Amino acid sequence: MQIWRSLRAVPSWSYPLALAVLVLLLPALGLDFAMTRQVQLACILALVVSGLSLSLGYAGELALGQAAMYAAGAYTAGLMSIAGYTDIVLQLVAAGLVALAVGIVTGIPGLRLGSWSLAMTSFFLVLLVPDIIAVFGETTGGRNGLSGLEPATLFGHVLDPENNEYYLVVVVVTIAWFAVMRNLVVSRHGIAFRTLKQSPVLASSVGVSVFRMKLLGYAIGAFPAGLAGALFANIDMYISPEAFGFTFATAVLAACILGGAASVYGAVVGAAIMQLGPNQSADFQEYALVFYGGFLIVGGVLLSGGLAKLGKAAMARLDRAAGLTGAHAAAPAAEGTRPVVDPIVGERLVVEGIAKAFGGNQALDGASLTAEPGQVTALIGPNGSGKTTMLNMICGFYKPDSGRILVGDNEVQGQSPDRVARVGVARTFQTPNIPEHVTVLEAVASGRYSTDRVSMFATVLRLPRYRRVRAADLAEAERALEMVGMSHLRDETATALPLGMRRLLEVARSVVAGPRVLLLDEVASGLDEDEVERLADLIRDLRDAGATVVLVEHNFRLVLELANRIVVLAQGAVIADGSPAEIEQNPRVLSEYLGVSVEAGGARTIADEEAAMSTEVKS
Ligand SMILES: Nc1ncnc2c1ncn2[C@@H]1O[C@H](COP(=O)(O)OP(=O)(O)OP(=O)(O)O)[C@@H](O)[C@H]1O
Repeated sequence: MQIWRSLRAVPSWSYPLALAVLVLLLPALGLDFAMTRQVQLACILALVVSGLSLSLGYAGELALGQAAMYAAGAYTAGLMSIAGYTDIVLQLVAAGLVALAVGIVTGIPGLRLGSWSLAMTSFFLVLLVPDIIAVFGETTGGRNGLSGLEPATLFGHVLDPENNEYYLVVVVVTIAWFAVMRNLVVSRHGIAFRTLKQSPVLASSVGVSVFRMKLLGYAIGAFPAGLAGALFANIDMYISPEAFGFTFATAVLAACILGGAASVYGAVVGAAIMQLGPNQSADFQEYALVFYGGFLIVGGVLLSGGLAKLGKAAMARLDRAAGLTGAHAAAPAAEGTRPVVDPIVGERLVVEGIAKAFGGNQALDGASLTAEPGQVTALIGPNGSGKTTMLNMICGFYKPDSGRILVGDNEVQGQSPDRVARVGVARTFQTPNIPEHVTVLEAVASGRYSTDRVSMFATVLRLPRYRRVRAADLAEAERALEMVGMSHLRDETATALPLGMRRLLEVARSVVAGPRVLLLDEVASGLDEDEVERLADLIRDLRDAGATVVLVEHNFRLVLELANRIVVLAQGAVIADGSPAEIEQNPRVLSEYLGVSVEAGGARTIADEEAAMSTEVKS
């Protein structure tokens, strides 16, 4: 275990760096020509697989079009070479951009149609590639292939395959792309991709545009396929249309599943195994499609998550055995050390007579409420009275049949959830909604997606703006975790936390954006007494900082403790709206909310009733 601890103490980036240096040095270490060619083909396959990983593993969209982008890149480079533009940098840029354009053009209709459409359109795109090449036969060489390419050059210098200069180009481009991809997937955009994959609802609630992000995942994934095509075209200086057919598309999918779709390193491992293993044998080529098909059926079931998942599970076991993971319990913050919540410019939330029916079920029937900045407005009511529907309507998940919703001066009814989030509305979910495979700190930081925007370009190149925003994201997430007493869990896997902790995590996630309107949906359920107290302190701090807080809650004591105003819903309509003291004694609320008749209850209040009920339960 000491060895494992020492290995874990080494910065994690040093391992891929060591591997990259080793691959660069392979020819110098005596690797023969045939094997260097295989390593180049493995790099090229890894580039294509990485594109599928981005789209399938991260953005959650099965899109098989990478083979078509690969062909687009190869023919772009090939035709440039024949036209005398042999510079490899020029070819790579052009091939990448052409592939990106193909990705965007084919992705838009596929994604607009929704559901499985992108999988289907990209699948047909791959089937069409040989025909498209044949139709433009005069330019592309048709089924005979494109020959007559000139050797690639770099700034005027001819890259000599004999002394492995072209090998170095292939490996350096692959390393550079994987560095870019890693930068992307560990950034807020990468977390947004994973969030999207798991739950488009959650992604849009933190300000991610689902359509735009899925398109980006698919289109960015096209770029490395284009690079791979350009690199491939210059290896043999001949392009055969057979290289881009359905068998290749299936090999890409198989390598992606084998390595693990949601892993940068999985793409490298899957491609390396596929290229350096079965692909080398001529016999295998004959039965390749049967093998890939069989693997996808069996491997897809037995190896979900791929080798990357097995590797991560083994590492987690070793970490636990070496005592490198912590316990899942909230640590009490030392008295008086709770971080101060920065001032928030809250917005007035006005809901005016909204109605919503699901089929024949009238979930909301002309309900209204007003929540003021710097106040907690509680929304209470029996199960099924329409509280969550009201929150979903404010957030843009449901379109009201009638009525208006105003956040400050912005009318938001009918707007998409990501737009509403960008207006400053943050929420928690009744069932905590947290993306898989992210740490607690990353999950909390993801709440800042629509704050301090930073482009993907700045992200992958780690430009100063990215660094500033990243530092702010982490600092705010750390502070929010401290507020909910979870700092010590920052590096744990978020989904592995118990229910109460996941609820607090959601509160922390919605706090980091400095929300103008904060919607909390039954956040106290599943929390122990200390956690409820901590939560109550935090809600008070947020209220005092200026936020508009809407609290949907069944814990009536907590409601009385925190609320400035209480709105009571029953069967989709507001039956009472007033101060806690007024609501507590309202006979209609007593009878509708707790089913207590005033005569029977006498002068009792709701809090008395709840106390009586909890005594009955305990006894
Ligand atoms: N997507 C939906 N499709 C159909 N019916 C729905 C949908 N969402 C809510 N409803 C119905 O609308 C009514 C109000 O549900 P809602 O979840 O808003 O109540 P609630 O007050 O939040 O209840 P709870 O306290 O149990 O969470 C219920 O009858 C519910 O079955």
